[in-house]
Amino acid sequence: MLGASGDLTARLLLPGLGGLLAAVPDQELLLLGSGMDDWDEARWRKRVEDSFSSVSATGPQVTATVAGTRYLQADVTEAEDLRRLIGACRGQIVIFFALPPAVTARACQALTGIELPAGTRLVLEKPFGTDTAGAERLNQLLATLVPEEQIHRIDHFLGKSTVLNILGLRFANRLFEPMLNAEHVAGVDIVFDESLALEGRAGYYDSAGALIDMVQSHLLQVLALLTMDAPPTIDAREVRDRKAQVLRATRLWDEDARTCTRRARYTAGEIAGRRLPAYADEAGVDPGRGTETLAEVVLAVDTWRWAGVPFRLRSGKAMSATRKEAVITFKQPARVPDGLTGYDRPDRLRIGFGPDRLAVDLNINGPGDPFVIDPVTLDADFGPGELPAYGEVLRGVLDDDPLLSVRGDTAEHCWRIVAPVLSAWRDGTVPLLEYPAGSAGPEGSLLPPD
Ligand SMILES: O=P(O)(O)OC[C@H]1O[C@@H](O)[C@H](O)[C@@H](O)[C@@H]1O
Repeated sequence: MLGASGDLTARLLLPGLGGLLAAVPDQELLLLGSGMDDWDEARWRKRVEDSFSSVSATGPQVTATVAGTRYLQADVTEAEDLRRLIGACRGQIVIFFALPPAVTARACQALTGIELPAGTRLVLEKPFGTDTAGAERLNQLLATLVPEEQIHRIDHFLGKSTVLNILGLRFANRLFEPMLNAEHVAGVDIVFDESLALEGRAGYYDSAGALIDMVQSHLLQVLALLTMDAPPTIDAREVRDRKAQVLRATRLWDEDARTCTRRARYTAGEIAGRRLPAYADEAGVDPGRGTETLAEVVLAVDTWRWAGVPFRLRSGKAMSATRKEAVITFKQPARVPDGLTGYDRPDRLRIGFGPDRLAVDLNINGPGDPFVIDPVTLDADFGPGELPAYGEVLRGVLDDDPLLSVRGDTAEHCWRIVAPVLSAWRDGTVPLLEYPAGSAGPEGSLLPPD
């Protein structure tokens, strides 16, 4: 694990790994942590132990991994150090780059001089590159190291249980799949509004912003699963081919970014009794950079199935209410018979990403007057998946199955889709709006009211 002393390792990777080891007890591994910091083994072991405990991971494999883990101080951009690390591994090697994109690229460059043992897997965190050209360069470099199937570009949303459930919902029900096309769907909203704010992550977030942090990565993966054609099997190649196909056809709704994108950042405010400073005043933020904490983008998927249907993607931090869902809004019925009153909302299919939820908004003749329409919601709350999202994607890595990883061409498509937005935002064509922390975002929205 390169970048062992970093924040990402403690916050996501180790808890994900702990959850996996607890749920899959025959998963034996030697965990080697490596970083620039002069840590001793005890300090690293404590970090592993604390992270495992934070998700209540217990069991023989958890105990054995904590006991056997080692820490090696290294500069992972130096071939000599990497050779030493690889020499300390045994069995199948998985190299996890929990590093900023620029350092990852340098570490990969350093790996080119080393013969990697057959089957070595490389695991890269998001963001994969920093723009289309950077992602292409990184892909070319990685291709010189190991075959594509052994490269796991992590997007932990692909391990979320309701995201995975999109496959079952779409392809194991006669009820929905024939309806999911431009003939019947008026629009699709993919929303991830959080009440969490910066939470001390300026080092990473201030150079990413909401568009790269959430839309370019997670929300486009959700869009791909919602729009792709049915694969014949749930095999990595089949599924990833179909995701790439729709993402290749995805573009900004309008050439003018002013009409189909919005960006904003939060000012000081309060969320559930917690006072928050303005984003621009948060420690480590460069206010002149104009990083957005809320992004809205309308996209088109130019395929026969989806032509003309707007896909509205939005993510905001420090929002008053958490809203994490994909909502498919169907067109109105061809005609509601005269005399049947009260119809005022179309049918909707809602897929919640936290809490996990599946709901259908319908119109029925409810209680009372039988000729007045009443809205109802059929709600299926289901328990969390067997593993937390990160654990699920790590299981794929350790099982050598890239199904839940982002393929190289797909990573490039995702950058290409947001490229016109990034350039319009960077040159100031689209104004940076403001909203108080703890509000519902800036006035107006490209999304319809919920
Ligand atoms: O809800 P989850 O699984 O924590 O995912 C949301 C998080 O996903 C991360 O990838 C983003 O960097 C965070 O900004 C975001 O909060």
